[in-house]
Amino acid sequence: MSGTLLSTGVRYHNLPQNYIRPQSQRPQLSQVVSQPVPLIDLGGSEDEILRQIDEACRSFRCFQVINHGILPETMRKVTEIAREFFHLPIEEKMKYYSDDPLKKMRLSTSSNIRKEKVHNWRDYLRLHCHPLEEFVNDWPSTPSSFKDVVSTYCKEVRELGLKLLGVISESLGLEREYIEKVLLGDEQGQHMAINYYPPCPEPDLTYGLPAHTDPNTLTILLLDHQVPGLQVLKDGKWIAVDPHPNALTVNIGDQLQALSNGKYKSLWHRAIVNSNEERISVASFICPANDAVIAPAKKLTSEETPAIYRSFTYDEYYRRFWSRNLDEENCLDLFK
Ligand SMILES: O=C(O)CCC(=O)C(=O)O
Ligand SMILES: [Fe+2]
Repeated sequence: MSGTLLSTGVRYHNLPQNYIRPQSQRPQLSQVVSQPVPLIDLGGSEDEILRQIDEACRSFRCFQVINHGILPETMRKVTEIAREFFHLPIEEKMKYYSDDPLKKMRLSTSSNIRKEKVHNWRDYLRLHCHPLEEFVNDWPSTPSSFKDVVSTYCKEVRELGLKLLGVISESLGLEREYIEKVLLGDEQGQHMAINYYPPCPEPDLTYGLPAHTDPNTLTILLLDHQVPGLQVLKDGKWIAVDPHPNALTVNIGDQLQALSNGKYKSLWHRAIVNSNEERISVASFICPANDAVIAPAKKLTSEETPAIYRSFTYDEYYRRFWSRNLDEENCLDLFK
């Protein structure tokens, strides 16, 4: 079974039936609120950064960072190369197509086309990015600068991700190296999803991505500040994210929720689509090493707050995650 890519250049006038959500599962866009997502200046004092990250992780489960060390030019180039890729002729793109979620480089559509009943208005290119030398040769060779541009960004984003994990470790009251050690340091994986959401004829009836939490540790999102679409759940309400230009948005994933024994929770988020403009987002997923053993940190458990989750390897978690449909129950609930 093969899904149909949406990025064909053909403009749809009606939403095909298999993208239409039942009434009760639609995005209800009129109920979405706007509220600024915390913006943290990584050029500030360490104490202040630690305090702000702790506060944001508890209340919002996500935050934006500026002065993060990645040049605006690098970010712009990644978005542009992504746009060029999705504008390639369909025959060229189909060389990279696969429905197999465990493949290390693939172009696909929707989310988990083999499992889901209703599709999502998204195409995506998924890449494994670390260790780079192991994967980069298999990445798309068109556009010709794709490998160069995306590799540069991946390396820089990894540095940022690992630095943030150090700060988060401390903000949880653990040693700075605690998370890095548990996740097995340099063996930690890194994946990327380059998401392409074409204009959608009936954005009220479907999603780019339905509500989900990310299965990994930390996600760093490069968002288009001119075409919004990311929404995050806070206190039962969906908030439309209005990204600060040049900022990157950082989300807590399931592994941080497990590791912190629920002190920090993974972010429920979704992508909505619009009828006028294509939208691109680039998600970098920092993941534990496959054989890393994840369990609530001892220091964060006590008689009053016993471990909520059993221990598991990331490999086990990741397989379980992809054996489901994206909008089923939270995968972490299966590891209690
Ligand atoms: O497109 C977005 O804003 C969100 C993407 C996302 O959540 C994902 O790729 O997991
Ligand atoms: Fe996500």
